[in-house]
Amino acid sequence: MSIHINAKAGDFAKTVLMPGDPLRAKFIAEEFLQDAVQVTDVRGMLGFTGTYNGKPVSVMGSGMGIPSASIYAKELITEYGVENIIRVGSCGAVGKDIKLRDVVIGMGACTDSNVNRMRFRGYDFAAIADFGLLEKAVASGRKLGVNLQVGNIYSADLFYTPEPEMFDLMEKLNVLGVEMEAAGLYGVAAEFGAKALAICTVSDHIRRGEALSSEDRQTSLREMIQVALDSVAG
Ligand SMILES: O=P(O)(O)O[C@H]1O[C@H](CO)[C@@H](O)[C@H]1O
Ligand SMILES: O=c1cc[nH]c(=O)[nH]1
Repeated sequence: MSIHINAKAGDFAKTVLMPGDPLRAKFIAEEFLQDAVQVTDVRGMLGFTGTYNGKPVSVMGSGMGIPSASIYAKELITEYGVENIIRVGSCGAVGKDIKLRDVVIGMGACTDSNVNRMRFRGYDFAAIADFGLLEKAVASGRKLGVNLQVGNIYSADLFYTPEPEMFDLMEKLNVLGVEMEAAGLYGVAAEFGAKALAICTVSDHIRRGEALSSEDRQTSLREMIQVALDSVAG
């Protein structure tokens, strides 16, 4: 057991899919994994391990925001020997060419969080995805015919931002999606020697005021989950 996870040693697979929402973790375990068993429930942050195409895979919620996600990612890596963490999240978008339901893969993650500067003596650490995981996810998305966008994303500390003018800059600099965990996850992976990737479904378009219904959200998240699972155990 670790401080925030009450699974036993060996309960987690080497690869963990990590949505923000613990109930999305449950949905993935029930709908996509075979023989899934719940392995942790501290604070309701549910985690499960099962198989996909006969290969062991785990899924666990991260909670919202870099501080929460960093705790779980760090403990999974250092206490449970997890090697690959793939965030399967939702994000907002600002770009004209991005549509609801597009699947955005975060090759890099900008942030207003200070966590990676804390790790890097105040300098700018480039928070990037593991190239091998990225390559496999792109290949799996292409094979499935999913509308993929690959590039920079932005991990915000504040969902309700006091700086909406940042959205203009993000559009200008071609930031594809706004979410709240990827830059922290990439920093944790670098610090503790694991591999990480963030994949997000566009759930709302900030400029156009569009948002997926809960039903749409469910269906389009399926595509992203399939991309993630096929890329690690296809
Ligand atoms: O849908 P998830 O994975 O939680 O991701 C996004 O949704 C939450 C905000 O509503 C934040 O965690 C953000 O990153
Ligand atoms: O963090 C998030 C998630 C979805 N949409 C946003 O605008 N931000």
